Amino acid sequence: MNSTTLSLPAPAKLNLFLHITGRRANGYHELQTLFQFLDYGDTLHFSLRDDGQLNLLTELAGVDAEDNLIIRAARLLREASGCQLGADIRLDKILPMGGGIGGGSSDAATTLLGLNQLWQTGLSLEQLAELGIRLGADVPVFVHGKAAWAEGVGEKLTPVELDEPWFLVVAPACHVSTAEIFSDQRLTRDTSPITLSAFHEVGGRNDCLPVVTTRYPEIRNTLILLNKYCEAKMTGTGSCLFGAFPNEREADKVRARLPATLRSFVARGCNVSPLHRELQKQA
Ligand SMILES: C[C@@](CO)(OP(=O)(O)O)[C@H](O)COP(=O)(O)OP(=O)(O)OC[C@H]1O[C@@H](n2ccc(N)nc2=O)[C@H](O)[C@@H]1O
Ligand SMILES: Nc1ncnc2c1ncn2[C@@H]1O[C@H](COP(=O)(O)OP(=O)(O)O)[C@@H](O)[C@H]1O
Repeated sequence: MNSTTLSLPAPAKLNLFLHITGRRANGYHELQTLFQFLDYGDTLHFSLRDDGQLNLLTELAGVDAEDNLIIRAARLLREASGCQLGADIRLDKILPMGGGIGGGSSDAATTLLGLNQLWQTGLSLEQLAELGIRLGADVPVFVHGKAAWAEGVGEKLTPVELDEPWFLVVAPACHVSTAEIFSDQRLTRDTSPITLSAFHEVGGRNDCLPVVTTRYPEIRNTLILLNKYCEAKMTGTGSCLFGAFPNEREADKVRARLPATLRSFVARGCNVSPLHRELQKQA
């Protein structure tokens, strides 16, 4: 690989639990959550242009190129750094959209880190995370690349070392809008804050689950199905559900029992993002 092209992963994340502890005056919610990455995700291919043009060469159904978080992240980095360079960007999209596994946010973070390298703009991870939060509450954790205990709206991050089990992730065929769930009157918004050690002792839940399963019967039915084989949880505001397994074989065995029409995959949980592992390999 030469210095004018770069291919990088944009991994998925899971919220191992998600508590809503309050609501800010601007409508955003105070959360407590644990983020872990999956060794599974999209891939972005960057190619340097010296004429300043920014082109996303891959179309994403239902998303205009200018609204795509990849182009928005690239423009933000260019403004913040004063860089005059451009890029052609291709996206191999495999992550379900609106699934609570952070595909859009991860694509944005990979763009920030990838172009920061390709354009040699020299911003620190801290500076890139500050840009990232303007694109979405989930972007900073992907920029920093470490499994984390998160508070605030998801931006106050404390790195944590977690077990790295294998996960079976199931994606019911519905797209859940984060904004729609957070604006539902019935959402629990007053869970008492807990500590990380309390989570390790008694676990946590996903406060969005009751609202999501009421609004989406398909997610409720898939949860009932998955619960027959493992302790099924939901990530973020859904739609994806997951269960943890000690090894790949056990996860694959359950996957094989699910209806073939149900989209699913098996992936390893990672405390270091595959994006950061790849960048380190190339350094
Ligand atoms: C809930 C979480 C948990 O990881 O994940 P997802 O299910 O979306 O993946 C995130 O906090 C989502 O992050 P992200 O998907 O980046 O959300 P954003 O684009 O910032 O916000 C979308 C909308 O959700 C609401 N929102 C989001 C985050 C938050 N802490 N409080 C909110 O009320 C706001 O109405 C906002 O307009
Ligand atoms: N590169 C991108 N990949 C996925 N979604 C994107 C992207 N850019 C913009 N979006 C928009 O962001 C929404 C949320 O996407 P995604 O991150 O996949 O879901 P979630 O926040 O539930 O994890 C999509 O429905 C889409 O409208």
